[in-house]
Amino acid sequence: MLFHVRMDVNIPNDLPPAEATDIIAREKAYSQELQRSGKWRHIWRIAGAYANYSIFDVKDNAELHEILSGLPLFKFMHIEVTPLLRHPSSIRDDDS
Ligand SMILES: O=C(O)CC1=CCC(=O)O1
Repeated sequence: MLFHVRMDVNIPNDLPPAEATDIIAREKAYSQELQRSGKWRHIWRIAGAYANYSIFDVKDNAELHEILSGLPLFKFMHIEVTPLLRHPSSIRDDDS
């Protein structure tokens, strides 16, 4: 199943800088491992915001929830999820 996900990050100003640096590094490693696995298909920065649009390709809602709630930045994020399905007018022969 494909999902469009918007993640807005809001790291509190009073978080110690070393802790913020560590969480951001772990977030990058976590994200890149999932990208290599094919489950995190796209990640795009939203211009002008500490936010991204991502596309996930996962088995079901439960797997998406497990992935998102495992994000090191999860507690500092607002996340919006939109389930996607193939459009009947799409000319692609796959869901790429
Ligand atoms: O910087 C972001 O948009 C938050 C984020 C999600 C995965 C990642 O590497 O950074």
